[in-house]
Amino acid sequence: MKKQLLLEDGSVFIGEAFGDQRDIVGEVVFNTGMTGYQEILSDPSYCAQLVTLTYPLIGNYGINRDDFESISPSVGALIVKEAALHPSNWRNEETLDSFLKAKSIPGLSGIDTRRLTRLIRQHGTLKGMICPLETSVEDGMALLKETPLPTKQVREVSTRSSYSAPGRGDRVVLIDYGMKHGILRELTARGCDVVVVPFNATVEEVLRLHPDGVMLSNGPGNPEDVPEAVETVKALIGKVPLFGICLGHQLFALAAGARTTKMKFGHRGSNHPVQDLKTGKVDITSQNHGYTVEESSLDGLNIEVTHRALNDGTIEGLRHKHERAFSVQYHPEASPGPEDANHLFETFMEMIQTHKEETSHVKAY
Ligand SMILES: NC(=O)CC[C@H](N)C(=O)O
Repeated sequence: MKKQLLLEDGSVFIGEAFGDQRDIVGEVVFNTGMTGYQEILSDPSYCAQLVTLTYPLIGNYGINRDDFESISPSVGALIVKEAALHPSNWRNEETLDSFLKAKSIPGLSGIDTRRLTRLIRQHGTLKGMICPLETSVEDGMALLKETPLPTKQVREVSTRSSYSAPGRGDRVVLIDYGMKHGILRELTARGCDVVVVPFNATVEEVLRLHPDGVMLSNGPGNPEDVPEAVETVKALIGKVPLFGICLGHQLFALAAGARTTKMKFGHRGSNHPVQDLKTGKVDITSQNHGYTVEESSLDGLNIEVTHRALNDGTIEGLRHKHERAFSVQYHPEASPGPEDANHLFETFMEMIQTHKEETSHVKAY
């Protein structure tokens, strides 16, 4: 069935509906990765967003058992140039279309995704709606105007109750704001004894688990929409080593007194160069964010910039000047994308060891 994508600037794109057939309103964002559509679709940070992929053929290696980043995808919709009908790969289990149907995610194919992406780059991220051809542009615009974008996505995607991924190593409490499985995968691969807790866990609840370190996960939406999380992070700084990723990085910045702002069209892709300001070394990174820490808000605070995006100079990493806490705006867990930044998990593990040695009351003779 033919359907249209209406944008708030009045643009119309006509395509073929696939996957789930319902209509949907959301923020339209683009990702430039050439592969990784399964991880993108299942990354909870895309909750409620209409995601377009700039690579023109999507679904060609199908959907497999292994590449999920969450159990229940929460992305709003998928917009592509061409959706492959006959995937071919040794891991392929089903087509993109059947997966989107099973998970109630609307898809739209046959779209000039290059034109769409250029529009978003010019105007900034746009609100859009996938709806029947019969909807007039006027009615569509009115509906778009009166439909607010969601603000409670973290609540929607975070775990409702705590659970553990047991290990014999360091106890890491992972606060789940919409965690990608990749973060858990990296911690368990290092033998960590992980306890995943909900986004609104209090500092008392976290400390009662006697963590050796605390990880702040990625997650969807505006970091300012989760003030309760900021309070917890604020209270954790200085008590236990902290490592924040993406939304976790933004919450760490807010907790330290900084501000965040919405970017024009964000960073979403698998080849974003980021420079470590201390070593000068550049990592090619996986990214997915629409907000950023405001440079001017850092004056006089106890945090400093450690990493910067080479494409636009925005802040990509922060560290506390006196306490054991650091964060990055990009994804060291990759999935999808390059693993250049994976060493940051080692940095976290080393930070935990140093902290344990310094705070241990038991002396080894
Ligand atoms: N991947 C993430 O954690 C994204 C963080 C935040 N939702 C943003 O868009 O900036």
